[in-house]
Amino acid sequence: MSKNHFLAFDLGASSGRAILGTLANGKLALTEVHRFENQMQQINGHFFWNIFSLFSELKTGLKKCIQEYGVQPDSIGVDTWGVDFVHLNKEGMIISLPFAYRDSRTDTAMDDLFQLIPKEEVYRQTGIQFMQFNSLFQLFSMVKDQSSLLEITDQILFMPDALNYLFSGEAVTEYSIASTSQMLVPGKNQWQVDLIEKAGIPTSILTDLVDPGTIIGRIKADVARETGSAQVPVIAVAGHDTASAIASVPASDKHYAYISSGTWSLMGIESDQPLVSDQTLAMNYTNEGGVEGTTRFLKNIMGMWLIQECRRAWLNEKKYSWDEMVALAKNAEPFQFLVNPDDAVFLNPANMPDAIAAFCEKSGQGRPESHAQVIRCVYDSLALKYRFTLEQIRTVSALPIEKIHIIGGGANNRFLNQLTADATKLKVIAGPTEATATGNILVQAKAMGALQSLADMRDVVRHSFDVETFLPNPDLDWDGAYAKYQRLVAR
Ligand SMILES: Nc1ncnc2c1ncn2[C@@H]1O[C@H](COP(=O)(O)OP(=O)(O)OP(=O)(O)O)[C@@H](O)[C@H]1O
Ligand SMILES: C[C@H](O)[C@H](O)[C@@H](O)C(=O)CO
Repeated sequence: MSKNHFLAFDLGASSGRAILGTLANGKLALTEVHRFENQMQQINGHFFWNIFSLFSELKTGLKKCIQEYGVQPDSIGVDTWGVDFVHLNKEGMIISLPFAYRDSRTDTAMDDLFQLIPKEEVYRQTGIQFMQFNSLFQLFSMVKDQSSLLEITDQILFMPDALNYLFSGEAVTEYSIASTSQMLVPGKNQWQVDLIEKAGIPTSILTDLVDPGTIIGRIKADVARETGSAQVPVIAVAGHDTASAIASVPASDKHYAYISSGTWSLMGIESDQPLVSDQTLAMNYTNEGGVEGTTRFLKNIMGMWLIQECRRAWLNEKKYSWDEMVALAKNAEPFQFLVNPDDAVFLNPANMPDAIAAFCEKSGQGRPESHAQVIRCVYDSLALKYRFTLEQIRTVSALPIEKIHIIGGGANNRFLNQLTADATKLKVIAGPTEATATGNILVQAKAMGALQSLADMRDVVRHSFDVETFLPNPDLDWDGAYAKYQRLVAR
């Protein structure tokens, strides 16, 4: 019997879901069987993810798929955000909640490591954008602090690999998620052993690397009993959510940039090989590993995190829907306030609207007072950042970029899609919004023999989902605002 039901578990930093994909006649239908909130937990002054409750939500998703939707999936796969990992002891037990990447324990870790290994050397050996929370820096901070947790760690597993392990009992490391660690050779599924050793990180804690689309095992008997599931294959999909998302860009040619828009905005191009040079180092761009050996040359942009955190800060006054926030922004004056969304002050501030207002004040723009002004400031700034990023990419790649594909939950934001088209003067194609789960499902389909290639996967996406096109308005002039934005970034 043909295999055509695939269950994707897609965990984002703000929400998680179990999505059932049914593939028939070259078309994919998605059914959301379970959705739940996800949030960092603050304990004893540190931020963690609750891996145990996340696993419990995934099991609920599997149970609901079988009991409420009457479908035994043919396989399952997990994707999550990047860089974070769990610790296993020598008995194979998870011995701590995993730290969340916004935790302040790595505030000085980059400079600390650069005293040991020059920054240029680290970039040349990894090709990854410097962000203080990359797993390399998380682990180095533990080495430096002589962490007792690290001392009793037998193995580490990145978040999707850890959840695969809880489902299957198999401990392996998948390529795309490992590439976010800044511990791989650029463009290769290979640990950068020399760098890892120089950083004092024990290489014995690293597990074997596998390619995206590897069947790593089967659902364990106890999990099968608990959920009513058969012991179906557990597939290491492209475990990094961005890799899964980009695998489902509905493009028929290569002349595009993408923005994977969720908690983060990941903006870049797909490349056959990594782009690692003095210039990409100066611009601080990343080369993450993708499906079928592709490289995602991109910039991590702080993205909707700023909006999510404003919404959270205002909860006591009003619980805004995303649509209400967009409606407020539409009626606010454009370009009155701008920020650099990637300024370090926005990584994890106690109060996001205050941090935005303080940035505006400090840069001589006055202080946004209303919610509408703050939200408008974020959307305008993101659109300008997208233009800035596009211009940077064009300086290092000869790829003719004729359009931008926006995928992920943020593609629902029609207002920002239009701002992006206007700011970049390019056509924007929005959708699919469940791009990550779609990529996860299609990698499972390929692993199970239902599809042959990445090109096949993208054909399926094009035939299965509607997209919306936004054309730049030729009468709008963004150049003045862009000049103001460039001055802010250069500060
Ligand atoms: N109707 C809408 N209007 C405007 N913005 C929207 C709408 N729906 C979703 N968004 C935006 O999309 C974001 C959620 O995207 P998504 O669900 O892909 O994120 P996530 O999976 O939790 O995060 P991650 O990027 O970590 O995977 C929200 O923060 C919100 O800003
Ligand atoms: C740390 C971020 O989550 C990561 O770099 C980003 O690529 C991501 O995974 C967005 O979901």
